[in-house]
Amino acid sequence: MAKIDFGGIIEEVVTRQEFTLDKAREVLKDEVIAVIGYGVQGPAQALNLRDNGFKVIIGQRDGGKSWDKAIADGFVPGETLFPIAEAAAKGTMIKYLLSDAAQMMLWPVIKENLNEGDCLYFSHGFSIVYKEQTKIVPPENVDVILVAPKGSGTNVRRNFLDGSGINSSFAVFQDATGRAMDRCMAMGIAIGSGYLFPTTFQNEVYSDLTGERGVLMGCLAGVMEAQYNLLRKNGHSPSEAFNETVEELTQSLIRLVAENGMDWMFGNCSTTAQRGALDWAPRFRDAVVPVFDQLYESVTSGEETRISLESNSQPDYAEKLQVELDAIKNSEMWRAGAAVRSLRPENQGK
Ligand SMILES: NC(=O)C1=CN([C@@H]2O[C@H](COP(=O)(O)OP(=O)(O)OC[C@H]3O[C@@H](n4cnc5c(N)ncnc54)[C@H](O)[C@@H]3O)[C@@H](O)[C@H]2O)C=CC1
Ligand SMILES: CC(=O)[C@](C)(O)C(=O)O
Ligand SMILES: [Mg+2]
Ligand SMILES: [Mg+2]
Repeated sequence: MAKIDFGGIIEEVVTRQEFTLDKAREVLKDEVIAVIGYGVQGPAQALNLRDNGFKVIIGQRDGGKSWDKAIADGFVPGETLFPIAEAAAKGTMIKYLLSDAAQMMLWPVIKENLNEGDCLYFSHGFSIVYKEQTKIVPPENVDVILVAPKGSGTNVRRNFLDGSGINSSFAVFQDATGRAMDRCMAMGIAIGSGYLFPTTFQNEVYSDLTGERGVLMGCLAGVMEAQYNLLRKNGHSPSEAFNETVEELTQSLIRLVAENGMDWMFGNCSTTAQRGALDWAPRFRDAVVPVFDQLYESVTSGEETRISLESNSQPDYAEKLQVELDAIKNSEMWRAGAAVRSLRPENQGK
């Protein structure tokens, strides 16, 4: 593994140069890879694996949108697309990519179709770490591994196709065969990860549940809404409020952060902006520290898991989530956003 200095701390990571795709193909050459679940991560990982020459079958409850999506992507019922139990029985590497709530609900089906020496694969530490709630305790005769892409499945696929890839964390929870780590690193490269950084199931799920409720999704949406509402309350137009809150960030400034860090983005803004941002950043940081402390406690205590399992186990969970997403979409802020996006030169005339 490559030793990398991350801000003064040396960590070991796996790169494509040292764990090549050919090495991954050698490690996985006798595996039948069964992707269970064809929602967001399932398609991305399955298509990337297939494009990389691996034998992939899909397990999905038949008749729904995801089943049809798998057929549209070229998986053939009875040949490479099966009901969940059949795919799990055929597979030697079972990629458990149902929703986290569904993993809990379908675990008896998966467990009864695991064979000695199989490998049970997760892309989130959720099911294993919160076993008191999920009741997911794998048999001792199988490997249990994690490869968690740090990005949406949509970008796992898009970035694979453009050659960039998404970084993934990886971990081994149980090594029954003595080959779990090799299987884990090989699968991480095989699904198209940019590079792999080591973690544990617990650290992955604690950080991931925090990140998606925090800066990556929940906190981001909340601070954007707060600033938009402030500007509108003080007489700024919807277009001015949205451009100053979202469009300039996504089309300019966050891209500079991605390119070369926060100081680079600051340094490419006015000195007026730099002074102000440097003065206010600590105030915003200190204001949210108590909220982040509450969030992390709610994650580690299992309360976030309880809330998620309770809501996402309901038969109508998808419809209820869609109602809340539609409320965002239909808000003035995001209707203004749709208009702003439509005015982008690349969207003119569409
Ligand atoms: N969405 C993402 O981009 C990421 C997801 N992950 C992890 O990957 C795994 C899969 O996540 P997603 O693809 O987002 O899952 P998802 O929420 O899209 O669901 C995947 C599949 O589960 C099926 N499903 C849902 N409820 C079911 C039920 N009661 N019975 C049978 N099938 C059911 C859905 O039809 C869907 O095809 C999870 O562990 C998640 O935490 C990790 C990183 C990013
Ligand atoms: C895309 C991702 O990494 C998330 C936000 O953790 C998720 O979808 O669970
Ligand atoms: Mg994540
Ligand atoms: Mg997540």
